[in-house]
Amino acid sequence: MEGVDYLADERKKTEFDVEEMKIVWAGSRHTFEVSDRMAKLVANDPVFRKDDRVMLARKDLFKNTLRKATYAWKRINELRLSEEEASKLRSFVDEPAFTDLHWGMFVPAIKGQGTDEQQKKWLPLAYKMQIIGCYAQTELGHGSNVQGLETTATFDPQTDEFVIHSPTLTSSKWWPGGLGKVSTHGVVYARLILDGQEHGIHGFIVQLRSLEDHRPLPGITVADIGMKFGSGAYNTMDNGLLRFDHVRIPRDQMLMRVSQVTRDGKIVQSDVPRQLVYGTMVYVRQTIVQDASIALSRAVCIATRYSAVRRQFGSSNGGPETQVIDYKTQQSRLFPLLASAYAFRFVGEWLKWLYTDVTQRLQANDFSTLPEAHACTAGLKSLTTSVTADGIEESRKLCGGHGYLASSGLPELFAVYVPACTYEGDNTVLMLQVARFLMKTVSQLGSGKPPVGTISYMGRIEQLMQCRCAVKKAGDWLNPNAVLEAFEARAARMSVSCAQKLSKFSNPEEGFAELSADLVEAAVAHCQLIVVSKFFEKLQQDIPGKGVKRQLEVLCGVYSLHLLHKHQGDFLATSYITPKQASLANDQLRELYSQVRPNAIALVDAFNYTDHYLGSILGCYDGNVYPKLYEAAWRDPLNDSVIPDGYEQYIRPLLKQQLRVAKL
Ligand SMILES: CCCCCCCCCCCCCCCCCC(=O)SCCNC(=O)CCNC(=O)[C@H](O)C(C)(C)COP(=O)(O)OP(=O)(O)OC[C@H]1O[C@@H](n2cnc3c(N)ncnc32)[C@H](O)[C@@H]1OP(=O)(O)O
Ligand SMILES: Cc1cc2nc3c(=O)[nH]c(=O)nc-3n(C[C@H](O)[C@H](O)[C@H](O)COP(=O)(O)OP(=O)(O)OC[C@H]3O[C@@H](n4cnc5c(N)ncnc54)[C@H](O)[C@@H]3O)c2cc1C
Repeated sequence: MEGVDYLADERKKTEFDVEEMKIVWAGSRHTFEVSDRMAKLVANDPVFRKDDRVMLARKDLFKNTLRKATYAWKRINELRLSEEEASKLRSFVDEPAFTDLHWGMFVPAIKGQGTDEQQKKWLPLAYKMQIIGCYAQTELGHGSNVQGLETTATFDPQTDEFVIHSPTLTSSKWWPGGLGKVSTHGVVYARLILDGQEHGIHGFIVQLRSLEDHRPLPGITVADIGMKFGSGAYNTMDNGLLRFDHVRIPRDQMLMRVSQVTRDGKIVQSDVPRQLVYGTMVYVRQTIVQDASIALSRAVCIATRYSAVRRQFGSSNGGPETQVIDYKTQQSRLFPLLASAYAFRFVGEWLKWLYTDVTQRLQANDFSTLPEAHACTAGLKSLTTSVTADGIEESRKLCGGHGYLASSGLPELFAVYVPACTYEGDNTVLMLQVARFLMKTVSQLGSGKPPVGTISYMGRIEQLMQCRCAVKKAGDWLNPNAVLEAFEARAARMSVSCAQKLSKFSNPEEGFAELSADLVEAAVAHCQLIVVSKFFEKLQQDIPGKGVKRQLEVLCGVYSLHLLHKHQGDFLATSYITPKQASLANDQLRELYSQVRPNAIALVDAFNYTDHYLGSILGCYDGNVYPKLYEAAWRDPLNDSVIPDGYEQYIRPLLKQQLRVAKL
């Protein structure tokens, strides 16, 4: 029935102020208001319809994305939206497009690596979208190994130009989003060659297509790399290939904040560390952590609402069957994901602060926090995207058979999201970067330079190597200090154990390669500690609203204790807890699930997602799932006719033939 809220009974059980939780989730009242306004603007505009996306063939899909992106830009200008509003609007359009790379990587690369003069020249054009840019780093032969890129940029002192060239097939740029069909320009990463000498990888602004007729400029070969995983999904994006045949660009199109090439072809290093060439990746990785909480919360919102609607078994005396959300197994799979969505939200908020802080320091020539910022962004990107990708798939399973329908929204969400485990750095490669940072930290302990920031716990290494867990009853696991010490001791002991094993190798690089699987586990333990500790820090803030803080405490408990349960092998093997204490943690976790249960629907309502953004019949706000599923089935093009196309050609002859066989 129209207008009936099938989840109303669930919403009546809520024990906290949902409106205040919406503010906590959004980060501030201001952010909430902007998000709410932009989400509704998109949801109420038929141009942004997306329920037909999975049915479209590639060319139609791509044209549809161009239409939406151009229309979004028109609305942004007509409504004179601020940068914040425009970015929210684009995210609620919810369709990967060339604009993601233009605003998300091309512009930040120029801002981070361009000189003031270069920024003055290129940014106004990019801001007005008079040029459209991509980030062309990865090649057919190399993605993770950036130093292995083969594209060359050779300086020609005669003409004061760089010659950009693709010397081999494997040096073809491969993957850049927006490159395939749209971008007019790219920040292209290439090996700098001056007077026959190599000087490492640098970024260059290269025009790719004519601004008059969009044709590739002379010497440039460019195309789309083809269909990707899933229907709809990331196929709205024109990931591209690109080859250069001795393409000439002026010298001042090398991004020169980190190093400059002079008129006579000499390289001059500025005070800025070389690693800043990788700066755009640090920026994007922190935005990916923020996006992880969004993608995971969408999946969890769908699975939670549907789990409250869906009933299976357990009817007594003809009464209703059990809501599947009441099964403890369903809760033990769903509620940790719900808690993870909140945990990632808060760690993302903190990481944004860390990034802003490091950027300000860099501007003041203080580079001291760059290694930690790199380790945190790399590690948290890796951790949160892995959990989110797995969490979306788990949410699909939590919805049973209907989760497999495209109209559940989950298959497409998974297909769009899963490359996040690969792009912006393969998750294992990034965890190995964290491991390097940890091993360096351990090797410097006792050198008189106390570790700071997220690694400061290593400063208490002696205590952390010896302490034992003091938990005696399940409720003791609610004490933040008990939980924090457990995660610190586990992370510290795993790092020290790796460092001790490493020290036995005469060649440290050989040792690092041999022990890399253990090193990744130590890095994961360190990153989980960061997430847990940032959740506790959040709880120390003043959080208004009836029952809001209490709910967050419960979620923080679920987040940390489910990790403790899942990784109890680590905690036991490092001898910090006993099997009895592990079992008590699990008892407490079950108790916490019971506390989440009455609030589960309200906790996902607090995400404030419109039905348009969720794009899921199973997750719709009113829970009226079955009639909507039934109606959606009839909208499938296959149901346009009762007798399918192909009946005369294939089915009828088949049936006739079977008839003859039967007669024999
Ligand atoms: C249902 C619909 C839903 C709709 C949703 C709609 C929205 C969806 C849209 C999503 C859009 C997302 C777009 C995605 C774009 C992806 C773009 C890319 O992938 S772009 C391509 C991304 N590509 C990648 O990510 C490539 C990954 N590979 C790499 O980053 C590097 O090659 C490496 C780090 C692995 C090795 O580096 P290498 O130099 O070979 O070797 P070393 O290890 O020896 O390191 C040397 C020193 O440098 C230090 N350091 C390193 N990095 C950094 C840093 N960033 N900073 C600072 N420092 C850093 C390091 O610590 C060390 O220091 P020290 O010890 O000497 O003190
Ligand atoms: C959807 C999508 C969009 C993208 N957009 C862009 C873009 O806009 N611009 C751009 O430049 N690039 C883009 N990329 C490319 C992306 O950044 C790379 O694919 C990514 O960095 C991984 O590199 P790779 O493909 O070389 O993986 P590989 O390094 O070849 O990884 C293959 C396997 O080897 C393992 N491995 C590699 N090195 C090591 C090691 N040292 N130790 C242990 N294991 C290792 C990995 O863990 C992985 O299992 C995009 C990719 C995708 C999928």
